[in-house]
Amino acid sequence: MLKNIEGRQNIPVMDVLEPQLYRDVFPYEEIPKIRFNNAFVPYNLPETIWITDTTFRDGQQSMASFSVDQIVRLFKLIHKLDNGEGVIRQSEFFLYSEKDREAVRKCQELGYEFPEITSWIRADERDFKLVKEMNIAETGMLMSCSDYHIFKKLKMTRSEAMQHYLTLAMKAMEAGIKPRCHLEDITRADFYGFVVPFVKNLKRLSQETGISVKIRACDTLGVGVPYNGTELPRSVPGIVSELRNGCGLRPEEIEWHGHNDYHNVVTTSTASWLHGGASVNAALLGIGERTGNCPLEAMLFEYAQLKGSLGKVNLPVLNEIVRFFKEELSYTVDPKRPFVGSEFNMTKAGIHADGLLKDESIYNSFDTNKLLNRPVVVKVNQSSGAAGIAAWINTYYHLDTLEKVDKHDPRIATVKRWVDNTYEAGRTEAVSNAEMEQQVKKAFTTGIHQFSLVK
Ligand SMILES: CC(C)C(=O)C(=O)O
Repeated sequence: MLKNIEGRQNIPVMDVLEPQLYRDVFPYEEIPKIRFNNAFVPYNLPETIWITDTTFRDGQQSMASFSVDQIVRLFKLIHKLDNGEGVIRQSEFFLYSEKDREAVRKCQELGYEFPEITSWIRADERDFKLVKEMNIAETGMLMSCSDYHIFKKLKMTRSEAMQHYLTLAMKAMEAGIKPRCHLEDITRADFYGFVVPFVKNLKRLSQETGISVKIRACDTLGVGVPYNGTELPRSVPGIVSELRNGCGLRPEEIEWHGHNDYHNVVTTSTASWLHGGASVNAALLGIGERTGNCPLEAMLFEYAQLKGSLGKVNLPVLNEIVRFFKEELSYTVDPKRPFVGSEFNMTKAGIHADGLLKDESIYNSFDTNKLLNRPVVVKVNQSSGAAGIAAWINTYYHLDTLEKVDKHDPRIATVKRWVDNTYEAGRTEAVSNAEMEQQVKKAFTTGIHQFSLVK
C-alpha cells in the first residue's frame, strides 16, 4: 500500500490565481500564432518505435457506434494488416457498456499477440474493477493539463487537479494496472508550471510501485507544431525532448496523440517519434473528433521511411479496410486521400500520362501495384490528350512492353476525336472506363491489337 497522496511530499505545481491561457499565442479572435525561439533540439529517434490504435475509442466516438460484429471484424483486419510484426502494437477499447465489454471479450478470444487490447476508463473505482476482471493490463485515464480544462472545466486549482490525478494513478497501480495518463490539451498547458512537476510525480509513483506508467501527450486541438526551434507549449520537439530529458521518461513511456485541425497531424506525430517518444496513437483512415486523429496508414508509411522497412506488415489489407468502411459503415474515403483514396495514384493530365507512358516511375514515387496492390490508373478527361488515352489503354488492359500502344498510333487519334467531340458538346465530367472500353473496341477492331480484356 502506497502512502496516501495527500501525505506525500509531491513536487509542487506552480499554482496561479488566474489561468494561463497564452492569449498572446491563442488570441481566440485571431488565428493562433507560432512563436520561434531558435532553440534547436537534436533528433533522438528511439531504436524501436510503434503505433497504437484508437479506431475503437477516439475514432468510433466521432461516428455512429460500431456493432460488436463490426468491431471484431475490424480488429481482425488490423491484426491482418500488422501481420505479426508488432508495429501496430496496441488498440484501445471503451468498457462503458455491456456491448463494449462483449466486443472486448470477443476480440480477446481471438488470442492475438498484436495488437494488445488496452482500455479507456472513467475516473471511477468500479471501472478499475472492470479492467482487472477483464484481464486488461493497461488502461487510459483522462488527466487534462491545460488551464483551459483545469480552471474552466474542472473548476480546480492546479494543485487540486494534480492531487486528483495522482490519486487515480495510484489506485490503478494498487490494482496492478498500468496507467496510461492522457495529458489532454498539453499543447496549451503551462509546461514547466504544471506538466513537468506532475509527470515527475507520476514517474516517482511508478518507481515506487514498480508498475510502469505511460504519458500520452494529447494535442487535443491539433495546435502542436512539428518544427524545431519553436516555443512551448506548441512545440512538439520541445514537449517530447523535455518529457525525456527534463522528466526522465524512457521512450516507451511517451506516446503522442494528435488531431488534424491544422493539417499537421502526421508531421507532429512523426516529430514526436523523432524527438524520442516510442509510440504514436492513430486511427484507421484518420477517423476521430472533428478533423480526425492521425491516420494509421500514414504512420505506416512514415515508419517505413524512417526505419527502412515495414517488415511483415501487409499493406494491401488497407484496400480491404477501405471496402469495409464503405460497405459496413457507410464511410466513404476522399478519392484523393494518400495511399487509400480511389484516385491517389490516378493521373488525368496529358503531360503526366505522357511521362507514365515512357516510365511509370516518372509520376509514381513507388511501385503502388507491388506494395499496395494498386496499379497506376489513368483517367481520361479534356486534358488527357493522345498520351492520356494511350496510357489509359496500356494501364487498363495491363499491356506488356511489346503490346503497348504508342500515342502516335492513328487509332488513338480516332478515340481522341470522340473525346474532344464530347467535351466540345459541353461535357464536364471525366470519361468513364465503360465509355472508354466502348470507344477503344470500336477504334481497334480492324487493327492488329486485339486486347485481351483482362483487368
Ligand atoms: C480526450 C482525450 C484523452 C483525447 O483523446 C484528446 O485529447 O484528444
